[in-house]
Amino acid sequence: MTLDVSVRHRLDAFSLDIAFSTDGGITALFGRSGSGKTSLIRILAGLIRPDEGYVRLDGETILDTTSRTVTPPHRRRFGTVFQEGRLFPHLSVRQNLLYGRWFSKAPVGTGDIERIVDLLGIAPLLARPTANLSGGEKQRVAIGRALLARPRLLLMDEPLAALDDARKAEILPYLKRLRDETDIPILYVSHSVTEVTQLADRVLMIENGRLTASGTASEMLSLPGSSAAISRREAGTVIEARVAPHQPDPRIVKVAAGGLTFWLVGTERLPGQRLRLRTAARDIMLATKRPEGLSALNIIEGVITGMEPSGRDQVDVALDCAGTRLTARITSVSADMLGLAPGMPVHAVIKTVALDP
Ligand SMILES: Nc1ncnc2c1ncn2[C@@H]1O[C@H](COP(=O)(O)OP(=O)(O)OP(=O)(O)O)[C@@H](O)[C@H]1O
Repeated sequence: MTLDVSVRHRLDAFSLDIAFSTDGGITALFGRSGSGKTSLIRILAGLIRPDEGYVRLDGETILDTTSRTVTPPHRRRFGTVFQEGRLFPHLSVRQNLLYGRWFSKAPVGTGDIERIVDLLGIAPLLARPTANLSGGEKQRVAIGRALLARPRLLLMDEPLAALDDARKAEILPYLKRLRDETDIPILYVSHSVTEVTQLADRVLMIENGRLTASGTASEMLSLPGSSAAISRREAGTVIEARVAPHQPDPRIVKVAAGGLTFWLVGTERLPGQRLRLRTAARDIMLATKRPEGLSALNIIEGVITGMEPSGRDQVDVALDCAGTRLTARITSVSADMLGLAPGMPVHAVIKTVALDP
């Protein structure tokens, strides 16, 4: 699948001017509130007609303002899932799911329904009225309904934004299954670093109606140089890792990233399983000698490659740890006290519980 988009559109004082191509997997549209992500999704869904531009899917023109080609929304076969599930409150879960099927050109068999119900873990909910489902359950049903319409492309606009952290954590594994077990390409709008780290194959950074950068999650969400849309608290590093084949202690999980070993908690432990770890720069300490008698399990050797002032009296210290980049944010006082400088070997200390899988 290849989606080619080039659109320009003015909304009063705001102007959107974005071009990108993407193929398959989950492409995250990441940016601050008001950067234009929803407007772009609405253009793709056919809810807004842009002033100029085109949208092509696998070479098929969905929209082209030059030739005045406009495929109406229901003929695009683009599924949509919004922040709030927009289910029909008077229908049961099963009826809501089957409603999606009516819009499918290709017949949907019982097997498809079972597969989607299983994928999203909604079998126990089928007979329930939608009115008293939890927010997380509603979103899973909304995703199921969108999938049953057999979309060629799924547009998801902050599907987890209205949920609390516990509900978000409950849905993320289902979204990963959706990515890994179906071949439906997904455009996923979010300003959550956690969601984008966990889900995105590719990230498009949107600022003020423009595409400012694009790349892998680890390229786009890691210091130095990650987007201004990432809060200071969250700024850090995304590391690609795999669960190690042998696990010496059932209480923690050993993962390998490049030549490094990390220990973490609270994740599945299928040997060889790929993971993305995220560590905030503010959660990394530096030591000039290997520390002893410390509870932190992750003590990583590295060499300082750069130092950038960051905020008031703080420094972002970039490290090369056997080819893996890490950034630690420390006070200028600590940097002076330890005499830190580029080229110096140091030990990065990361608490096990501060490493998000
Ligand atoms: N119909 C409209 N008329 C005028 N301005 C609009 C209209 N719709 C959106 N805007 C403006 O366009 C800009 C982009 O809005 P949009 O909803 O696309 O951003 P967003 O990145 O999705 O934000 P959020 O994350 O808060 O949903 C905002 O400044 C918004 O006020």
